[in-house]
Amino acid sequence: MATWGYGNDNGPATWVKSFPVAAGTRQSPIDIVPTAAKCDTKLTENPLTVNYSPEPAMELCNPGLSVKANIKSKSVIKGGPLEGEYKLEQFHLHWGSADKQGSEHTLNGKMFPAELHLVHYNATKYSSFGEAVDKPDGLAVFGIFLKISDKPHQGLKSLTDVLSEVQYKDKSINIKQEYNPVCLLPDNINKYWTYLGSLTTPPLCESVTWIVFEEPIEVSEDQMKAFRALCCGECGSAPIVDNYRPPLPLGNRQLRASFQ
Ligand SMILES: CCCCCCc1ccc(S(N)(=O)=O)cc1
Ligand SMILES: [Zn+2]
Repeated sequence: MATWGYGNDNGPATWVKSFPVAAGTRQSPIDIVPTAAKCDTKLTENPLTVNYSPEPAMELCNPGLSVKANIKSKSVIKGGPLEGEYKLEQFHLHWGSADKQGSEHTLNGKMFPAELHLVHYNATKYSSFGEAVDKPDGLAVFGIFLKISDKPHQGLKSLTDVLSEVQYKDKSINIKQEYNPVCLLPDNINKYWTYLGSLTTPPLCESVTWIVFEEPIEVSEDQMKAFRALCCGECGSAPIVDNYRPPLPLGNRQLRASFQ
């Protein structure tokens, strides 16, 4: 059984063979067209709130197709489009082989160099991520665009400075200094788009309330190079790049905006 990936023989166009939901009606990512979004005052009346805690020894790992940080502390979000409290499980990124591509969601057809995903599960209704992952109200994922600037992103620097230690598949380390993931959020989290979608990788479960922030975070070209130096396998294997799924049709879904 060939494992899924992003190559010609196992990439997004082939996933439907093993994961038929890939052809479903609430798949992600999508192209975000702000003029097509409906401004919903219910989102502003009930502001999105983030209560993240410092993670003492955050585990950073290379599962082979991205880089992922696993969260143990009680970091939760609520409000906005969400009912109940959602607990942060992990965060990871998707990026390109060049700055012209890499993000999964696009903005008026434009790709960003990378996109950060903070993955939460509905801790009010479900007892674990594994139980929540395939439920229609199981997950909430923050999508944050990355754009290039001449200054490195300080919050990401604690990670990009040590990526060489998880260069190969199945490597993992613990970040010594305590790390609060709140440092990864853009300054303004009151401006976002939200819609009902899915995981963007197999098993592609249609269980995600997506919250994509309008404000990107800024990273340096050197930090992008650090992501692109990660390897899919052991020493000598291909670099992890272009690990993004292209957008799927919005179909009958409503894209809502928290702002005018
Ligand atoms: C039964 C185990 C399922 C693990 C699913 C792991 C996963 C989490 C988030 C995303 S993403 N890119 O939509 O944020 C994709 C996959
Ligand atoms: Zn993702």
